[in-house]
Amino acid sequence: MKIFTASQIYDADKFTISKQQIKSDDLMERAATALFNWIHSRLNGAQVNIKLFCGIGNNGGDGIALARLLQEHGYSISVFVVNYSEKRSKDFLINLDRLKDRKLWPEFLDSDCSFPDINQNDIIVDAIFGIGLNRKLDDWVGNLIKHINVSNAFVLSVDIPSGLPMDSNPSDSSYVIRASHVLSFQVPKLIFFLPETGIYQNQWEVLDIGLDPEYLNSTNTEYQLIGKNEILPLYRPRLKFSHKGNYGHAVIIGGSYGKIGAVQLACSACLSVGSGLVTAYVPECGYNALQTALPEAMVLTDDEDDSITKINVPFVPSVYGIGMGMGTEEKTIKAFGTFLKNVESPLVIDADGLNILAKHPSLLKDVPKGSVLTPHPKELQRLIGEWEDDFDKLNKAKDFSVKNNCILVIKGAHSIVIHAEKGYINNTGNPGMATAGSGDVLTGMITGLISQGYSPLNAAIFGVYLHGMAGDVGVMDFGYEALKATEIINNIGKAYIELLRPPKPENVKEV
Ligand SMILES: NC(=O)C1=CN([C@@H]2O[C@H](COP(=O)(O)OP(=O)(O)OC[C@H]3O[C@@H](n4cnc5c(N)ncnc54)[C@H](OP(=O)(O)O)[C@@H]3O)[C@@H](O)[C@H]2O)[C@H](O)CC1
Ligand SMILES: [K+]
Repeated sequence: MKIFTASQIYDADKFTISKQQIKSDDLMERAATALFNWIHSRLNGAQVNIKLFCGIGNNGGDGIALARLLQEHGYSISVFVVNYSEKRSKDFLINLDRLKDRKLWPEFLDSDCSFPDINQNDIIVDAIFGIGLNRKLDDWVGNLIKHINVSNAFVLSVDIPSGLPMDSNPSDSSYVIRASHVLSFQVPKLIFFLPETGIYQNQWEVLDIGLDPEYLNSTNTEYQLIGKNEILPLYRPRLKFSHKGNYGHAVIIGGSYGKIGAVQLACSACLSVGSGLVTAYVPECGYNALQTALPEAMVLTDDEDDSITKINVPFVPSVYGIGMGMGTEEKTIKAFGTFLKNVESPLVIDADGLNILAKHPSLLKDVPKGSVLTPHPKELQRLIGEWEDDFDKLNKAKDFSVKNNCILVIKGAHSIVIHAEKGYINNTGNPGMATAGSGDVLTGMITGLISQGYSPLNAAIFGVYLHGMAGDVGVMDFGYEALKATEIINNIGKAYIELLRPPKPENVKEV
């Protein structure tokens, strides 16, 4: 699903209004009707108090139009206009008149008013600001938002949580609505997926308001949200008359004394994701452990017992995964540098491989083009430097990807695959996956996908998705806390099955 910027959304509005020959208040009516249907299908007329806080722009207009529809259906509502500016939008005013025609007079709030009481059993509709926020809030508006936030009432935000800008962090985090649920129009917003701005909402959902498909389909976006629809076309089915040689030979290099488990996890994930053959390259001390724990993998060892000192693989594999548990000893750094000078197969680089690159950036030029780097936030910072906020981080990551001709997987709650100017945002996974070895599993999976013939970019996007899905399936049996990296591996097969499961026909209930 494409993720549009605010200016693209405004363009989509204009395009839709002109192509479909509708008026802008018709579009607002669609938005309000979609909001109303969502609420009505859940409340079924329940007599709970709904308090609508509406700004004076189009987000406020949506709220005012929603108030009319709720009133027409007998809901108990109170409407407050947050009167933060004299510049009211045309469609806000049209809908305000329609409300007044029905003898419903909102209460106008300004800097001199005391705020209305909010009971924690009330439902709050937050339609104060939408995507048009462009400066710091006046303190009294910020204080109203604080007043709503401390009420513990259920807060339904219209389009986005009020007070949250679309392309930067809020200047004061206490002046942002903490939404229980966001009903966002037509497309998800980038701010839902970034660690610093995603915290303002508990859940989000997209409501279709019929923006014109021609605009939506033909417009390029920097970011895309990756779900099943985007992943299925990437899937490469296994052929009936194929053999293990068709699915590549991956080599996983890493480990040091006490950290052989990282390599075992990566190799096991690489096999489970479907690589034809997997060889581990580890220090001598890892030999027995690996041969015992993972009989399907072959093992090559370094001459040294405790760490990697030279990388000698006597064949050309389909792909290398390198770095997990490898350490950053001088001897290992030297071996890694020599390896990079000679290697031609694509690489998936993780953990200490990344730490070495960060400490010795001159090595970056030897990394084969199109390699995949999988940093967690700390490793990313070492690679690209400090960032001001998540938006700056993404821009720096894109620059790094362009400069070094590589793919970056920024790991997090919503991992983002960066390839040049584009970002692919993952939407599977859960907090149970924040556990030791989870990253080694991901590296093994991406390596195993490249081994089978997926392009490095597709392997990164597909691997991140499947890794999250395996965690989502695993969490059903283990819960968040007990989910270990091994359980993620054990559920890779079920993740594939889940991916390929045909959608359930609508209105059919499982018995
Ligand atoms: N296609 C869609 O998704 C549709 C969305 N709709 C809804 O429209 C809003 C966006 O509406 P807009 O009127 O552009 O913006 P807001 O309602 O968010 O803000 C209103 C104006 O407030 C001014 N502003 C901005 N920041 C501040 C501030 N800190 N303090 C005071 N005032 C501020 C600004 O105007 P200025 O001229 O003063 O700069 C804003 O324009 C979208 O989110 C949806 O809810 C449509 O209803 C249907 C199509
Ligand atoms: K809002």
